[in-house]
Amino acid sequence: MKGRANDKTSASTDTASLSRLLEFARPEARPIALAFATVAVTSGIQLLFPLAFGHILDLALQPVPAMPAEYVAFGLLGMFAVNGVLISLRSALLMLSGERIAASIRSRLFAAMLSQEVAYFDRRATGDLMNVMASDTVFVQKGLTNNAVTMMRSGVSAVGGAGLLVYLSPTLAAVSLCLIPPLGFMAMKFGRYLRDQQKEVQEALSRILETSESVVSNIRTVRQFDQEHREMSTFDDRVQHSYHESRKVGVPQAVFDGMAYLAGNMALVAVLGYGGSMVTSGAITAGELTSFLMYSMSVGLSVMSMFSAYTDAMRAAGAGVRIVEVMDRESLMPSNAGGRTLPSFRGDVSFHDVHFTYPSRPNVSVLTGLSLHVPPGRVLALVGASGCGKSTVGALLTALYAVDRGSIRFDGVDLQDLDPRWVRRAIGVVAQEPVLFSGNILDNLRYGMPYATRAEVEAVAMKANAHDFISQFPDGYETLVGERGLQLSGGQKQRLAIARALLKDPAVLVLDEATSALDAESERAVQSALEAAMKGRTVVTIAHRLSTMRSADTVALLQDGRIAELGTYTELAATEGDSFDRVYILSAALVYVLDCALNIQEAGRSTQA
Ligand SMILES: Nc1ncnc2c1ncn2[C@@H]1O[C@H](COP(=O)(O)OP(=O)(O)OP(=O)(O)O)[C@@H](O)[C@H]1O
Repeated sequence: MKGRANDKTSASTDTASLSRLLEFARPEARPIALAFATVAVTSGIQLLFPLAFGHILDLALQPVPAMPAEYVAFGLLGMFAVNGVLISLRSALLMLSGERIAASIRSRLFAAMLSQEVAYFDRRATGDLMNVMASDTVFVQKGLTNNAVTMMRSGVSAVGGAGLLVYLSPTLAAVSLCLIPPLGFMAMKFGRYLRDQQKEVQEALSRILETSESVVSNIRTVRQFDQEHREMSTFDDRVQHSYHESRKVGVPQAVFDGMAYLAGNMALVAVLGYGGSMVTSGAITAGELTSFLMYSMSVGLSVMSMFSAYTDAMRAAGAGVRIVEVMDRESLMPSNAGGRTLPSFRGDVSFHDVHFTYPSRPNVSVLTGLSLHVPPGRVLALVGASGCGKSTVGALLTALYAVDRGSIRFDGVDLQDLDPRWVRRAIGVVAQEPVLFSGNILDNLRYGMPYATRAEVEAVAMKANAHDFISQFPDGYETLVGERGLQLSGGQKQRLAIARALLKDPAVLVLDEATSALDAESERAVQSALEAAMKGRTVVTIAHRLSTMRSADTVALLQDGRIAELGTYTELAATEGDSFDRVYILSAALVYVLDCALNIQEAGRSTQA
């Protein structure tokens, strides 16, 4: 009972997905209809062939033929030529339409992925999404074009051939066709099994892509930790699993193919034996028996090809469900939700009893009643132990996640009432590990402001202490930065990230200070870039360095999901034996020690030089 209910559910899911994906085939209705139309002609001609062949044979066997057999042969040749042209036309139409359908499904998929809230990507692996984009779309593309036409072509040939068999000899037809219904039943069952199993096959493939994607993009870490072997063995395990899942499709498919082959030939042998006796008794001519055999073969092949197209269509249905799942998922935080904008935003930022838990980790509360106020133009340094939620505060400020309870307000207006696009334009972010895109420096700087002029870009680059090092590259602003900025140093990336944030001229700046120590010179360059960037803006800086805490107007200590202490650096440092001390000693002192070590190393180098 349960199995049947599941079967019904997945069948209705498939139907819903299919009708959804058919929308993408609608603009291609004409070329696909034309491809279908060619089927009528090519299948008709193909059906005439056995009749004509039998006719030629009978003419050849006659002592005085009614007409020369060559006439029939030439007629056939002409028809095959027409078929050849139509088959080429159909192939071209299906290929082009299929590619256009795949392209529009991929565009829609990508748009759907881009619109999802950030929490969605916390849960869903990149490799899995890429697999939907690359491989599932191909199944659906084939399902909506080639498979559909193959089904029709084989259907016409099978039904037409069967009709002609009955016309030639109903008794022989019964012998020839008796194995088709049980085979058809098996094919239906097998098709359903394939549809479900295909999802497992695709999931397994996604796991493979996940591993390769993560290893390739983190190859430096893999190499530095000498983990190639372990990664290789994880990869092999996943490949084995994928093979195992594919085998569950391949083995039954092979058995089915063999059985279908055997059944088809058994029918042929039966026709040959029974038909031979009919020729001997004069019930049919030798030519008619030959035609009959050819129709039997053609019907057999068409039925096989129908089964195979059907199983492919079932695979496409499985892939279609995965596509529609992503494509039709409504984002929980759509960027285009609209809302208010604040044309004269002053940069007043406040948190009111904010509670927050990451949706991907619902059992761990990160913020449990955080309240905080940063007046316009002031600098707040947020400090706290590693993992206490400092970066989370930055993520909430840029509306990457929605708070569970409480509110974040800009100039007193709840963030939830504001247009998320406006919010992201109004806030500049310099992340702890700045992310650059492959491309050149100019494109990276203009990322949030594609229409900024070259002069504007250079001005912010100067402010961020980046102009000089950029100008020293032979290609200047056109220098390629490599994938994720791999061809730049940490300090250079940070300065580019500062310049990129400044180009938006944001009223509020969120700075997630890098925990990794830079060499003294880069440190100074980044530090002075940050100081320039902070001028005249409200700044929330996630601080790890003593100097940042000292220069901030207010320091807030985040602990247990809320603000434990608040005041100037001097006030907090003066309070004896409290938690600020511990955090300050642990984090700032560590950074200080690292800085000293680097300076000593550098001094050593210059002495050697
Ligand atoms: N995307 C995420 N999904 C689930 N949990 C997360 C996510 N990002 C962070 N966390 C968890 O939330 C908590 C707070 O993380 P957060 O990055 O805000 O800490 P932090 O104070 O900035 O740490 P650090 O100083 O080390 O950068 C941590 O326990 C972390 O594991």
